[in-house]
Amino acid sequence: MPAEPARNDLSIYDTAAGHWWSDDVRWVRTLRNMVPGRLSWFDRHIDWRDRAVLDLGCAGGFMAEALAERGAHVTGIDPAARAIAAARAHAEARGHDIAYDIGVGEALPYADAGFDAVVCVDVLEHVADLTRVLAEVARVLRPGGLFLFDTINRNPLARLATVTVAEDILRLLPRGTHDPALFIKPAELRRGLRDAGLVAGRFTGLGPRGINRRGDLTFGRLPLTAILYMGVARKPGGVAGG
Ligand SMILES: C[S@@+](CC[C@H](N)C(=O)[O-])C[C@H]1O[C@@H](n2cnc3c(N)ncnc32)[C@H](O)[C@@H]1O
Repeated sequence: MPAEPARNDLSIYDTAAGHWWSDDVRWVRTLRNMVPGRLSWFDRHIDWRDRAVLDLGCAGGFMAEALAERGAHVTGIDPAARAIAAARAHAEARGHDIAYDIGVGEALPYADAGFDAVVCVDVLEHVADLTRVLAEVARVLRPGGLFLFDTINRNPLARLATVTVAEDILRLLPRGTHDPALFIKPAELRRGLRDAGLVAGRFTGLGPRGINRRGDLTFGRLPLTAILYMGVARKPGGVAGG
């Protein structure tokens, strides 16, 4: 029997930093391939132009650059220092004016109410303290600002799909990428958002929708929230985010 891998191994993001934009690592390409499907749903909630947006857990900057291309003023933050270095280098080469910082969602180094939106994709199921992260998201959002996220549901099907199949059998992800104990049921996330002072809106599913010419999965909105799901929440007050 192979040894059980360490769960929620955050070192993989630094290890992969040099491959982030080179397209030569399939699981990194998968993260990139998820961006259009997420944005096709996020775009319904906000006009990004001239908005101050925080990409929380940005890694090498896939979402941050897509948001900058939509006209947002983007800040990205992630604890993986080498991933942040890769993000900075790529943004500079592409002429994107994106501010990148090294740090964690539990202690954001930003002033209160400084962002129109916080985007957090494929991150909440990795953080050490979800309650503190949600409190920090609420703190840095301006009244009326939006929190847009996706994460992984916690149930046997989600574990089967994301750990047993994606990590252990198909090797679409490095073994140890996820700790299923950190997965989050939608009802728990709704409670957490409410406790942080945010008003949860719609949640919807996210999942594979096809295969591209390279043989990689493409992603989009699905009605089923049992495995991956996206959602939106608003900080009360002010003018709505869109
Ligand atoms: C699966 S990657 C997603 C990266 C990026 N959002 C994307 O979709 O391309 C998860 C990211 O969460 C980051 N992360 C883990 N714990 C975090 C924390 N406490 N605060 C902020 N980011 C964290 C990791 O360093 C990693 O870059």
